[in-house]
Amino acid sequence: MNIEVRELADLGTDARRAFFERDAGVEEVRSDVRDIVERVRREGDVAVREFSKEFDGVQVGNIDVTDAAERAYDEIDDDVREAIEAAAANVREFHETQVPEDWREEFGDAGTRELGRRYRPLDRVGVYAPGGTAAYPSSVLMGVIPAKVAGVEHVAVATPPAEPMNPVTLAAMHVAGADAVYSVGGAQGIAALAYGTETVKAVQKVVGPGNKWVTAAKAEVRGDVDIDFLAGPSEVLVVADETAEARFVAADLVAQAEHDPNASVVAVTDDADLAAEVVAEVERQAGERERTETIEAALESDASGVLLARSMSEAVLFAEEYAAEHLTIQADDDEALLDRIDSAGSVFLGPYTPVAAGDYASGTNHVLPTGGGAKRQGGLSVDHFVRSTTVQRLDREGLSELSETITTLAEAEGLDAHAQSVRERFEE
Ligand SMILES: NC(=O)c1ccc[n+]([C@@H]2O[C@H](COP(=O)([O-])OP(=O)(O)OC[C@H]3O[C@@H](n4cnc5c(N)ncnc54)[C@H](O)[C@@H]3O)[C@@H](O)[C@H]2O)c1
Ligand SMILES: N[C@H](CO)Cc1c[nH]c[nH+]1
Ligand SMILES: [Zn+2]
Repeated sequence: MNIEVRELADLGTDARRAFFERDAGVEEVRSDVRDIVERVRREGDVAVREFSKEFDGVQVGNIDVTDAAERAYDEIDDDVREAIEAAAANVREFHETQVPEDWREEFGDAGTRELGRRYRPLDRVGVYAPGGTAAYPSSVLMGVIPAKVAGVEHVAVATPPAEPMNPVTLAAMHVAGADAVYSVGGAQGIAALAYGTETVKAVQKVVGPGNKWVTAAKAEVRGDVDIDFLAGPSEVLVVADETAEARFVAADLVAQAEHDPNASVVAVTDDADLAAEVVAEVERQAGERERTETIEAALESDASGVLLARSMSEAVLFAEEYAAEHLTIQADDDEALLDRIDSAGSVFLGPYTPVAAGDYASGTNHVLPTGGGAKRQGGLSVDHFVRSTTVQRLDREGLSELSETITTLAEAEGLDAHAQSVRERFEE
């Protein structure tokens, strides 16, 4: 692997585009994924079984493996069970702060105009829990717990089949409170949740992260079913100044790189010495990890690199444009830098806040928008599992106060029945 420090100011148009328009390979699989989704929609379980054989190498027996979750909980090692419980407790506690409360308030001067909002959970949601090249019990917690905290009655999880199924992932489903568990992964898993099959019940909304096939499938079904957002191959952007520890910066880059060859990992700093040290550390650490091949593939992508800015202001402008899934700031005045960056999925401040803390256990959600989606939205939260309804009640004076405004606007729109629906109430 040969990584070089690149100067931000010297990046050409194509190089900049590779950073800012990164799609992690999703576009190149869109048409294959369209076919997979269509076949699952038409052929149900038959197609699910065929794709599981083709892409996961598993001849699936039962697609519904809900019963296996409770058994797995009893079977796994005590220390792993305790770690799942501890992480789940923190995730639950943080997400409980997000539960919105119904409210009504009085508006207006003359009479009463009572307005408010009411929140109700969705009825049926589907959570995708990845599990291709690694197991993701943590993603089970991140998807199922907010849905349950929101009050969703039926939370189904789809995860790739394996023989046997990963017991830790299954145990996490039990801890999180999943109501149904299906062994189907990839694009076929997303399609099964979205459209239903003989075994899988269709849901109202599909959430959760995954690789390029999963992400392309979520883009495909969006429109027929609600989704959270595109949460594809992982990304991290580290913004660092001369006070940063190169080992820590490199460790965060290498950690996210181990997820997927399509992961994007970037460090940007105004300190040339730090940049050179980070490169050396990344090369050293990558070689020492178990998933070296995946890490190196991610680091060699055009959307990854160590960048040298002329100033921290230039680094901050880059970070805003990049809109990273994970933004880590390792700098003297991290809060001042953060103040100037609006777009990021989740932010990690200071040397002792590795991205892995949020990935597993601090309590924040690790299902986050990738590919610049953080310009438009934040990560998975209780909000994704509730619908809001506005409620209003006007008394006679309240309506009288508004009647002139309503009738004038209704007539301006040429909708006199609207105007009359107000006048009617004041005529004898
Ligand atoms: N953005 C986020 O919030 C977030 C969170 C956690 C994980 N992730 C990402 O989730 C992903 C997990 O990836 P993974 O691969 O380990 O698991 P995965 O479950 O996402 O994908 C595995 C599935 O991919 C499908 N697949 C594999 N090769 C295929 C092919 N050639 N054609 C069609 N389908 C194929 C298979 O059906 C398999 O079941 C990583 O990219 C990771 O970075 C993202
Ligand atoms: N970093 C991932 C989100 O991009 C989440 C994760 C799960 N396990 C480890 N990490
Ligand atoms: Zn991670």
